[in-house]
Amino acid sequence: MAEITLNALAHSYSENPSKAEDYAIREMSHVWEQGGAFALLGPSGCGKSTLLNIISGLLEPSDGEVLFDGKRVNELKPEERNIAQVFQFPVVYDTMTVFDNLAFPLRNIGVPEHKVTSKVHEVAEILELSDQLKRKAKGLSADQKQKVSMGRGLVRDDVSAILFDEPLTVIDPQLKWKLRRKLKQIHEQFNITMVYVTHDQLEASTFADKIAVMYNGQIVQFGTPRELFENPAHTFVGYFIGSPGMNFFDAHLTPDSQGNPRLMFGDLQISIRDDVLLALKNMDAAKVTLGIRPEFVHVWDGKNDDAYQVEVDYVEDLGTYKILSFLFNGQMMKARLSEDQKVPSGQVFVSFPEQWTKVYVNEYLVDPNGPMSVTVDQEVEHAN
Ligand SMILES: Nc1ncnc2c1ncn2[C@@H]1O[C@H](COP(=O)(O)OP(=O)(O)OP(=O)(O)O)[C@@H](O)[C@H]1O
Repeated sequence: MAEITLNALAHSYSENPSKAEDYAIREMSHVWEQGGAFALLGPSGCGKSTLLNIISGLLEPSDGEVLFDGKRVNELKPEERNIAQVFQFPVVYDTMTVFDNLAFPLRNIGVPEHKVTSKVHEVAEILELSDQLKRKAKGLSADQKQKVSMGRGLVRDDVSAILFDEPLTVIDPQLKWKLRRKLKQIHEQFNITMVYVTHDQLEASTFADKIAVMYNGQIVQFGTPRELFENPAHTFVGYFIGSPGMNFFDAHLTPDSQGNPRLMFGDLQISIRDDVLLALKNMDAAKVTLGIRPEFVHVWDGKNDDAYQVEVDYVEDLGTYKILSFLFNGQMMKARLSEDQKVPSGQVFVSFPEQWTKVYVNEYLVDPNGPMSVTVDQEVEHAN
């Protein structure tokens, strides 16, 4: 088991990088704590595989260091790093039996045969491969082959970490859910540092305790699924996490008649927390982006003096909940309605609770309390 530290790490595939866009990984410093279950989440091309390959040693970074338990490993080959890696597509030896495939990493390092046998049976049991052990890998389905591939990553309990690069891509949707649960269970059982790369937010949040969201070669937030949902540190996190993602609209600061700052969206004043308003004033930011999740937009049943009157565009029924799309000062926004909530039509009243109205400057969250998320319970206490 190991703690993995990335120290001022950067990577460019071009020989003479000159600008930020030339880097697949822009300079980052980051720690994956020992024994954690982490996900590296981001869209295609954001640099996830590049980062994983740098950690495993398949790729040498242009700048910076990778440390395992505080020791620099840049110069170590993949096999010297004691890392297991499971790729998107199965890596199995077709001519070997499932048993021999699973036994391979153990026999390779000279584990006594009786231990090989018990470990292979243990892992096969977890992955429900016990009745396939005598079969040649060649005849297996893609699902089963990937399970063998995962099993080969899991047999060695002496590894520093297991890296998974979109391992469930080839797996049947029904099995995916089951295998994700299994991986979680295996993590709890063996307590090995696991890093799981995916572009699927559901996969990331069911597997990981903490998720690193990657965007344009940078980790823009590292937090629990709840922190990413409640307090997105970057507009990309607000947009990428959640279904649908966060509503955004541009606002600007202007002084009122007494010279106090007000935040305006067109000619409408938007109420935000005093400490955020103060931080914003001190930043002297000309352009401000406001974000609120559809789940936190308050839709009132009737007229309300504190709410804005908006126009309903359409309501989408998604079974257990509905998504209301409405026009707010000319901008399309969404609100999530619970199953039992009245479905509005025509005009409706909405408000944006201060604690859930997030303020971004240059795409990053203005957070006077630092990087910690403010949880629902704390907010309720705070409001009382
Ligand atoms: N061998 C390479 N040579 C040049 N550029 C590369 C190479 N591999 C990746 N890139 C570029 O580096 C950037 C990051 O790619 P990377 O594969 O790490 O992203 P990713 O998030 O893993 O994407 P995906 O989910 O599609 O695999 C992309 O712009 C990609 O085109």
